[in-house]
Amino acid sequence: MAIVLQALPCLARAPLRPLLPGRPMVRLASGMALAEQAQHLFESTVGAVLPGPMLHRALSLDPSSGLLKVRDRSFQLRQNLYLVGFGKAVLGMAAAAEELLGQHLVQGVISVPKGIRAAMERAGKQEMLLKPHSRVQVFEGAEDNLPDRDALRAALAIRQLAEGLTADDLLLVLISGGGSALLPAPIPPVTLEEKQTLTKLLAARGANIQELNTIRKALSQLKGGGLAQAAYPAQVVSLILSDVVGDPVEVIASGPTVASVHNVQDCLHILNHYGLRAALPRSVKTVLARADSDPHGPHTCGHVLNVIIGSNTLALAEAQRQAEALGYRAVVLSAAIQGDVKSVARFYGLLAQVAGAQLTLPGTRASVEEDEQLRELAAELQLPDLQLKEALETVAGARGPVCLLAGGEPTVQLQGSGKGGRNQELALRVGAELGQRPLGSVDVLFLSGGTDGQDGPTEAAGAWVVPELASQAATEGLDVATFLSHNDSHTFFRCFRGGAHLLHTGLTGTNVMDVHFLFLRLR
Ligand SMILES: Nc1ncnc2c1ncn2[C@@H]1O[C@H](COP(=O)(O)OP(=O)(O)OP(=O)(O)O)[C@@H](O)[C@H]1O
Ligand SMILES: O=C(O)[C@H](O)CO
Repeated sequence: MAIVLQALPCLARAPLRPLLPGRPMVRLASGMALAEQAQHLFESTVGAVLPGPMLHRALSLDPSSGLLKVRDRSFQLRQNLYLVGFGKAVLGMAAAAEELLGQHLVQGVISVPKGIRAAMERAGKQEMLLKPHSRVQVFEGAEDNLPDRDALRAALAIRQLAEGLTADDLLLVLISGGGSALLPAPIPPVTLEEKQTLTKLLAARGANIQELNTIRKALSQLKGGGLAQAAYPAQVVSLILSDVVGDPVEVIASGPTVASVHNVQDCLHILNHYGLRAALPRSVKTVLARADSDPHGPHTCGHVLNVIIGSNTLALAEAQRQAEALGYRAVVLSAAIQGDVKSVARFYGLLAQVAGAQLTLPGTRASVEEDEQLRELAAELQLPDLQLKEALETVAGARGPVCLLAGGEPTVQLQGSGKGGRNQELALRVGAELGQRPLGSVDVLFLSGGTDGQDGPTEAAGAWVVPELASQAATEGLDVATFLSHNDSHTFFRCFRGGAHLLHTGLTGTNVMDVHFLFLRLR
């Protein structure tokens, strides 16, 4: 009830505004320029990881010989090239691929998010669109990142194309995050609805993407190497834009061109862990039991070349370069932020406090206690590539504004029926953390944004916060803790200051996980 009452005052507000240069400024307690810069950095970071340039870095064609080079491998083209693709970034990848391949491309089918072509047109991103007489057929589906009938139709068209290939053919597979939902082909008798319910339940209970996709693979005709097997004996080259920490090709979009190494026991273990084994539909039990006794074993993928063409690491490297151009000392902390969103938020709160103390008085510690808590939490979160020591040393020597950059994908265990996403929930939690910590005379701003432009089932990409957030919200009658208890971060940010803290880019046409920016500046 509290949520309903709190949401009322903002119902009459205007719809969210896109981030446009020159829009009216929002008055903030702690420096508008910082907020403007943070949003600018987010947008330009996303702009640096658009699919076309990343594809061009991996692929080249010698027009005279018809030799296609993929990194250090070459393939002879002679009217034998086909293309399929699925994922949030695949429209732009396909447009770039068709432009490069020209007449060599015989036919293609791609499965991309609902509304992406209209969004790219509206944004004037012509380079992300296929040309009018394209040989690539486009299916749009998987609204809100959930597999649906449209995506199923696309998956069947992709399977049909793959199955028609011969040993003389080459299949180029374009893969990016969101591909799992865009390529659903459940093994009968499992239905689309049953698969959708199971994946939704697993995600809501906090299953990570590795666990989720292990289950998806076991129930799918095309995931876990199934697509590569359908295309056999054609050669297969997969160009993959990674949206998973560590870039594991078998996990991204559930590895349709990578042999699955999981067995039924792994699936049962995951289903048990999330309390879902007892309630499994009969069809799922049937498919798992069948897989257990499958004499053919996992798909073999010796005819496949899988190549990662872009990732979160690339986005962070760009963000670092651009933050430095804006006058910040910038350090990349990690491209592998994972773990429960509450712990990740606490990590950033502690980091702001410890780094803020370093910035104010280099060489001092916030307090031995906070310092230790930060290190303990970092160890608990098990972030393999964390550069904490280096980051704090940089802050201590900075003598000016600092920007700490990270990327990854924390997980949210849904408890409420509110509307939100990973990034907005993280930002709101970090805002609450910052408000409770002594930060001295340091301006702090934290931003969390999904590079795909859509955070969970919301129309925002993420949000930014300052330490004053909770107290400012209270003056508008908004209680941060109540919104958080219902996972209602999006409703909060829509209400708070008329949505001014939301990142609102629209679908970006790329997808390399989330980015987190922590800005610190002496007042
Ligand atoms: N109300 C909510 N509050 C916070 N997080 C939510 C909420 N509803 C959904 N989520 C989270 O949003 C995530 C799904 O978001 P999204 O569709 O952006 O996924 P994604 O990981 O970006 O997709 P993909 O990896 O397939 O590209 C899930 O992790 C889910 O827990
Ligand atoms: O599609 C998926 O499975 C996720 O985005 C991870 O790649």
